[in-house]
Amino acid sequence: MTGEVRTVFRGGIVHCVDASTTQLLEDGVLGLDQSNRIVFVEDGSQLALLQDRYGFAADARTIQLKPHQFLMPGFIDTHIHASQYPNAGTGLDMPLLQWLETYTFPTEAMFANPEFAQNAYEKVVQRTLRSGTTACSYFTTIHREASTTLVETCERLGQRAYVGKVCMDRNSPSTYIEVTNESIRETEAFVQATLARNSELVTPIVTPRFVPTCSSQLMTGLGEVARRYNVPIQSHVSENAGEIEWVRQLHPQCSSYSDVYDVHGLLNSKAIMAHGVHLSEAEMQLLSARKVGVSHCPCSNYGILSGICRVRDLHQHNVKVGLGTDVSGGHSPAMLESLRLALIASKTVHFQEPALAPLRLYEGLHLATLGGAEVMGLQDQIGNFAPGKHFDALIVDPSSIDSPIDVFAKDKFSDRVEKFLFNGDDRNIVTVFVNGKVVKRLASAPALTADF
Ligand SMILES: Nc1nc2[nH]cnc2c(=O)[nH]1
Ligand SMILES: [Zn+2]
Repeated sequence: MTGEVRTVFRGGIVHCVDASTTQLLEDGVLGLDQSNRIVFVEDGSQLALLQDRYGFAADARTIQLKPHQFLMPGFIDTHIHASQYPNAGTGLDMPLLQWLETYTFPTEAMFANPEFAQNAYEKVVQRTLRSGTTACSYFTTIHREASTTLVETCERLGQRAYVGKVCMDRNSPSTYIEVTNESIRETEAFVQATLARNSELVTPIVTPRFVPTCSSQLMTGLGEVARRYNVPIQSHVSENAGEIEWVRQLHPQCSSYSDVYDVHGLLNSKAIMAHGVHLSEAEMQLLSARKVGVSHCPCSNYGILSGICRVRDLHQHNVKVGLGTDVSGGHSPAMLESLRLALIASKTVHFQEPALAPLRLYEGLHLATLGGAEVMGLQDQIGNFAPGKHFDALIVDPSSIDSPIDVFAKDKFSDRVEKFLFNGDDRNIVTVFVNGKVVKRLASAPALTADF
């Protein structure tokens, strides 16, 4: 239920109504109630009618966007390793298993140091907010204390997040490994403590790293923790050929990589599985039956030589798909880069399999917003501007100071939106809202009243 309208934005509006419908309003109005829930999105010409229909508060404020500016939902990054941000843009010269040992595990081990963790987590949350990511599903490291630092950082800086303490008890370096029971106990303690904060923004997520580093006993224990506290689960699946072969050797009795998670009780409607590059027909059917969401991470799939996820095929199997940056397998913390590479990746798939049509631009936008919300199970809360949802949003200005985009007189509203999605960057994201509060703002943002 929404209440009386307290705030009205007027200007361009773009958001995905569903997987195949995008609403583009060159002169739109969006109303928020006193708790910053969305009440309506309509054409600006309807304003007087809306005032009658919804009853605006006597002190309702109208915020007029500048010419060319538009509102869109914030990006949702369904898979990012906050602890790998110090490595972002480096070390993309080897495939997954070597890359983990050479670059990733040594850096993650450094999060035993609280100051290192504090500095890295401050930077990754600031950077992702700056690039328009209003919600993230984060992996941290095996360290509970540092994981709690990320929880605090997201709350303080105002980002919506799932935060997962990483679990790994086998096939890991001696300096970066846990004892099975300790890993389960620490996860339970982290989940309890994070839930006890009653945070509006942060939720704990149970995080077995991937099958090769998690024993059967650990996976089973983590599945039980997730069920006991009704919290989500995240991991990696069928990312890379060498990894898949290793999983087959570790679990010869299982019919597939996905089946390993299934027999350990880790596949359900709250599970997010990253990559799914090499899923078989049977695995796609299993993920669909269990209502598991897949996080497509194209930057990473190219970067560490994994292959290309067949998103259209997943959709045809009714599997939910969102986008992830997978920093630092993915080089960029910006979801705009993931969106662009998702479009390119879908064209590469199409070259190989002409029956799988490339993703259209607005399907890419759907993956980066509403699709991500579905994968995180937050489709009733965020992802578009449907009435009742939280206002997690961006004001985008294609003509901002230092804009990397040139706008021409011939450009329609839809052209300006497309130019931002293909050629825009942080310089165009002039205001970022999470839960109706301003969490980032550039000089060319429209004037807002003090209580935002
Ligand atoms: N891309 C990626 N895949 C993984 N599989 C297990 N750990 C990782 C990781 O850190 N990154
Ligand atoms: Zn990952």
